[in-house]
Amino acid sequence: MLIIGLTGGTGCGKTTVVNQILNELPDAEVGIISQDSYYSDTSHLSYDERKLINFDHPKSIDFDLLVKHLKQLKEGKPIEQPVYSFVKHNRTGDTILTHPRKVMIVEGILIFTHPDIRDLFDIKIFVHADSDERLIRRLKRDIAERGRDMDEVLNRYLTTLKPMHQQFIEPMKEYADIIIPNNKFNTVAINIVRTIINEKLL
Ligand SMILES: Nc1ncnc2c1ncn2[C@@H]1O[C@H](COP(=O)(O)OP(=O)(O)O)[C@@H](O)[C@H]1O
Ligand SMILES: Nc1ccn([C@@H]2O[C@H](COP(=O)(O)O)[C@@H](O)[C@H]2O)c(=O)n1
Repeated sequence: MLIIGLTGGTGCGKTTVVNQILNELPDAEVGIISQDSYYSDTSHLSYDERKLINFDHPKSIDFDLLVKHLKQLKEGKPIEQPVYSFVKHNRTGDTILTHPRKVMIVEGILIFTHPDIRDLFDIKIFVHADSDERLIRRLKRDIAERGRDMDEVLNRYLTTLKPMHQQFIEPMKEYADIIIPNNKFNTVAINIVRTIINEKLL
């Protein structure tokens, strides 16, 4: 199994890049694990308490479960990937049965901060977009898709997102094998990654 770790700040285009890479690759051969599925279960908190969580700090992630699942997949065993709701700020209680594939892509803002997880990646990719570009994309997306308003996004950006990005995410470029510039759609980089994956699938 080839495990690719793909990180970068919020709004840099991780999900979009993964979908572009998957385009034209056989479904049965490539699987995706999203770090978002591994936000810790916070069912013991009220909605108002959950809203206050710093979701850009590594402590918000259940890394134990993510490590366990990645190891299970490597051993050829399926996992039950939790489903996360950005509207409820919590896991939904549902899971998606995820089978091991020849290539697994793991994507998320904080996945390179955990040394055990970093070690599991055969290829480490950092997607870069400038912070103003990322904030504009995040504003549009969170209002359209994640049940937020402008005040929520801007307040979260200033209080946690920006400082956590500088502290935990930007320094992870040091570990990257490939950095994809993604201020604009980057078809050349997507094709290069797809070629690497295709070689593995031969
Ligand atoms: N290169 C790009 N140029 C313009 N918009 C983009 C680009 N990549 C992604 N987007 C848009 O930005 C938003 C955030 O992208 P997404 O892939 O969800 O980022 P991430 O998963 O890193 O948070 C989405 O609405 C997406 O359509
Ligand atoms: N309940 C939550 C959980 C996370 N976030 C934000 O999501 C961002 C990470 O996801 P991307 O798809 O944007 O990479 C992260 O910056 C968290 O602030 C949230 O808003 N609510």
